[in-house]
Amino acid sequence: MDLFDATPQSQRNILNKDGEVYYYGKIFNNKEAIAFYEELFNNIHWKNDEAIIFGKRIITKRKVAWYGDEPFQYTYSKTTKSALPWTKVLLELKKKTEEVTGETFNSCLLNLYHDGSEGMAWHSDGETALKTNGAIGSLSFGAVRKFSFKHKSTKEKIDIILENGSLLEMKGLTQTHWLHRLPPTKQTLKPRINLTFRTIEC
Ligand SMILES: O=C(O)CCC(=O)C(=O)O
Ligand SMILES: [Fe+2]
Repeated sequence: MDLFDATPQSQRNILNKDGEVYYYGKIFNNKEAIAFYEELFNNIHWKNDEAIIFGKRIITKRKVAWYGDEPFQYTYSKTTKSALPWTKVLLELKKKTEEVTGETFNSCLLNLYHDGSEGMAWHSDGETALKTNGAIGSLSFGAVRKFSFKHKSTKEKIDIILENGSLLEMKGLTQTHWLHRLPPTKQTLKPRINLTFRTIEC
């Protein structure tokens, strides 16, 4: 895919089948995006993520945080987290994400990648507590990074560039049929913050 295909205007589905992914481009200008980045970097309750992989407990370099309407318990990679109450800024970002996507969300998982050596491996966001086929709104602040989708059966790959202040939406059958990842890269030295707004069903 040509990088120029990934610029704003497109509200076209970037998947050719079995799901829907919309890239809205930069929904905040540079000044706003930098202000949100700094605010989140300094004031979110960041913690190193824990995961159990092949029975071994590992601590990731990437930091995470989890916020929501209620202290939802959220389990992934066999570890359980409890959601913190929304901050003013997170509510503002949630509202904006809801306005642009036309969806509603009750929780948010945040990731802080310190540089290009940190990423996220292939996965889909299909945890049992998540609303089935519910939309996920993903905001990016800081370093520009590549994001990739891979079809679970055809192995077809689609790449997109996530800009500072941009919004990506995944919905429909995306999580059922596609994996996604944030590939590590030697080129990025600066941090990136990602927020994924989600709907948890109790
Ligand atoms: O960092 C990103 O853009 C995506 C993170 C992600 O896929 C997740 O938190 O499930
Ligand atoms: Fe994900």
